[in-house]
Amino acid sequence: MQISVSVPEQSTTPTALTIGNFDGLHLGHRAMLDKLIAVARAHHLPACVLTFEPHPREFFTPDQAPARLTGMREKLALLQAAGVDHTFVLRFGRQLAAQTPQEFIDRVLVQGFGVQHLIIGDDFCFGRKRAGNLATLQAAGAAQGFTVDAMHTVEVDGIRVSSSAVREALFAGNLELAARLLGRTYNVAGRVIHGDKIGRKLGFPTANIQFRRKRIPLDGVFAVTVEGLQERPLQGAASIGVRPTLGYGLKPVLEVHLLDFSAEIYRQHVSVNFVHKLRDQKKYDSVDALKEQIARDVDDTRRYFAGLTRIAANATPEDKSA
Ligand SMILES: Cc1cc2nc3c(=O)[nH]c(=O)nc-3n(C[C@H](O)[C@H](O)[C@H](O)COP(=O)(O)O)c2cc1C
Ligand SMILES: Nc1ncnc2c1ncn2[C@@H]1O[C@H](COP(=O)(O)OP(=O)(O)O)[C@@H](O)[C@H]1O
Repeated sequence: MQISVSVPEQSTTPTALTIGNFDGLHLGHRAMLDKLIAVARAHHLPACVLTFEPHPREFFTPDQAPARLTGMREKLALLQAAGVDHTFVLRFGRQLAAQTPQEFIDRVLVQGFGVQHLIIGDDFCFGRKRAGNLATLQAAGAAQGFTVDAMHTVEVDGIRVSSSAVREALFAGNLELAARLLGRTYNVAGRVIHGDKIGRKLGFPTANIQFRRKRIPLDGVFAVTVEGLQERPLQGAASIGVRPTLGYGLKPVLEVHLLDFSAEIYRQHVSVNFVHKLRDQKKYDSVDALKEQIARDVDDTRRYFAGLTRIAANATPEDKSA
């Protein structure tokens, strides 16, 4: 997949295009990308995605913008895996925010992208004061010679799939629902860095994972799987939060104790999949009390994964192939 940080002044090739923030790349986004790619292939056009950085909400109201589900790197990797040919990451600032809907259509969509087929969500708004919408684009498409397809709402268990629905599920500790909305287990990737070396003294060494995002949309203690170290994912008990007992400042830290594992893994790049929430973070009166609790968390993690294995073993062959 090609990545560009600006849109050409004058396009040289016509395109099939979709526009959005794609935070989390959930099932709704994926359905939209499938549609984009089908249209692009059918017309022998490159499948292009236009996305913005920072997220417009981070530009307009930085204090109120929600924590992102996926960082930029993860988002680009997921777009590539979905089969997108070219992603344009456009800087969102005053200049872009000031364009009227018609200016955005003329300069960006028609001149810049040579758009032939446009696919957007049915609630998409754009341009100064968010004045442009699906109807604006459909009228422009009819007059200026491009088709506009609106993506209908995708639902799971009667819930409209959206980045905010995923955020709410994570916040509520319902990792299973978040996974159904995302179409994959929620994960955070990063490098293993040095911590304070207290973990090994407690009897539970914990790999500290550095993530690039300022904020992360979940907090607590989780049963996780970790990819990137061995061929098969490893199981672990993870803690994410500000570690109130040992008290190390305000930035949340992600730490994983890997079950039945002993090796030095500093600097390795890993991906942590949050499978199930065990509990919230707590402040303990003593280091011994924390140590006992971590031992219980490790037991709970084992029990949780053993339960999953039992369910899988009892599943009918049809369930297994699903
Ligand atoms: C499964 C698990 C649960 C944890 N739960 C808490 C908690 O509830 N409260 C807390 O203050 N720290 C908790 N911690 C983090 C420890 O305070 C401590 O930071 C860590 O184990 C050692 O840190 P180090 O890797 O920097 O040496 C937890 C750690 C693990 C592995
Ligand atoms: N079972 C394990 N789970 C996590 N890390 C482990 C494990 N066994 C060994 N390690 C190693 O120990 C380190 C964590 O030990 P710890 O004392 O908590 O140090 P730090 O404070 O630097 O994280 C990990 O980064 C990893 O290199």
